[in-house]
Amino acid sequence: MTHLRGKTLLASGFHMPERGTVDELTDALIAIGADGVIQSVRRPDEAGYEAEKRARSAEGNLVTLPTGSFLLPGLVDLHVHAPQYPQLGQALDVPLEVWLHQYTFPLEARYADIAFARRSYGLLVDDLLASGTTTALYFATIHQDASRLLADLCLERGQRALIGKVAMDNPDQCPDYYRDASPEAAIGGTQALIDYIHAHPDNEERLVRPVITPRFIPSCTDAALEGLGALARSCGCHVQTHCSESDWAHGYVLERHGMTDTESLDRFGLLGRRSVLAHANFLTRLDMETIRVRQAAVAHCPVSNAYFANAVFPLKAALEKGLHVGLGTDISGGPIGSMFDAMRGAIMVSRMLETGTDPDLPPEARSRQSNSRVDFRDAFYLATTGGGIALDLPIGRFEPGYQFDALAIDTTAENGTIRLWDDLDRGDAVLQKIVYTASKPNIATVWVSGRPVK
Ligand SMILES: O=c1[nH]c(=O)c2nc[nH]c2[nH]1
Repeated sequence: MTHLRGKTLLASGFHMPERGTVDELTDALIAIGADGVIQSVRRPDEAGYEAEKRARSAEGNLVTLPTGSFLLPGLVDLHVHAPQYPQLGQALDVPLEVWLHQYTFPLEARYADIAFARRSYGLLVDDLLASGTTTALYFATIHQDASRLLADLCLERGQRALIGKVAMDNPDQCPDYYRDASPEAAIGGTQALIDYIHAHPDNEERLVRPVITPRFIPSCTDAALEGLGALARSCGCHVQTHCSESDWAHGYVLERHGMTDTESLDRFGLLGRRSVLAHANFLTRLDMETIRVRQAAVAHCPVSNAYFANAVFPLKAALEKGLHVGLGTDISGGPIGSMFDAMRGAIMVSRMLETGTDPDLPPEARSRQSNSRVDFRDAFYLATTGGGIALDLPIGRFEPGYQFDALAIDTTAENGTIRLWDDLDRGDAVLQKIVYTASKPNIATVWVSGRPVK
């Protein structure tokens, strides 16, 4: 595994700065600064290419990706419940509100035990890095010590991470054994984690950032939501929460606040350029417009939608309206922590939205939204560039000024699952096969900010 800070990488691969157009890099020279930021990207037909290649090689600073390996931007997971890692693949057959109380809150409460947290979070971060997730937007738990530990581990292992202490103080919706004691505790604990992450001695490059994290409106009192909104305004930190996820969650907010989640979050000051709303399945037209105007983002979690949402996020409509959208695995509402599965899920559910699923209806009446399909290009865009835009961070593409977060996909790995055929697979057909068929053994190397992390 090669450190790439201060080096130039000679590589072929793919990225997608603009939605709809795959940019294929063939034998590109990517120069990476000592700070892990991309300085230049040169292609063989550009002036100075050969001279740069010779000079960097003579200095011993040229690193060449092997033939059969393809470079992709690091994958950005916009929705991960870090403490739910131990229950991946469990209890997906009950409704959200039952799942939370019977399984999820009891598990999250165990993070009061720091030894348990260390084991679980260590495995999670290693697993996600090995899966190509270079940036993760994490919900932690209500606990200060365990949330700090997650930040420490991300810094130690080199993962770019945005981490929120979960705020949940509503006694009507949160159990006694797992709840912030008061609105002040929810707000104060959030502030304490922000301070810890900002002052962390190993976080000079701001690899880890704090996030204001009201779990969702049902779990928070109005006093907590108000205080967290004020904090968001004063510190400019990212905000994450769940928005209109299921019939129950959406209906609860309509009943308690007499308005949708989006409208309510907006009036509390929780909807801004650095806000990421998970799910957002039940948005009204006006909600979509509000999210667009606020420049907030949606974390589309297609796999989890199938289990808990009673609906599917209208991705294509949101993209065409110009919303910022990225993808999330939603560990553990989604049972797999791989962004490749999130990409495949996004494509698959969009096809079902388009065709509809009821064979008793004639084909022309079966679909609620015609033209709602997305393809592998859109999915790849969302998992890379889209995630970077959602987070307002310079990640997700290979351009000067962007962080060198990347993965090398080895399409020749025998124990992997990609099979290329020279005469069939050219151009973005290779990317298509990678998106649909890559698995962990194909992920040869992962870099975050030029540092090898797998
Ligand atoms: O998918 C979900 N996972 C959660 O942990 C959660 N909490 C509130 N709403 C939620 N939805």
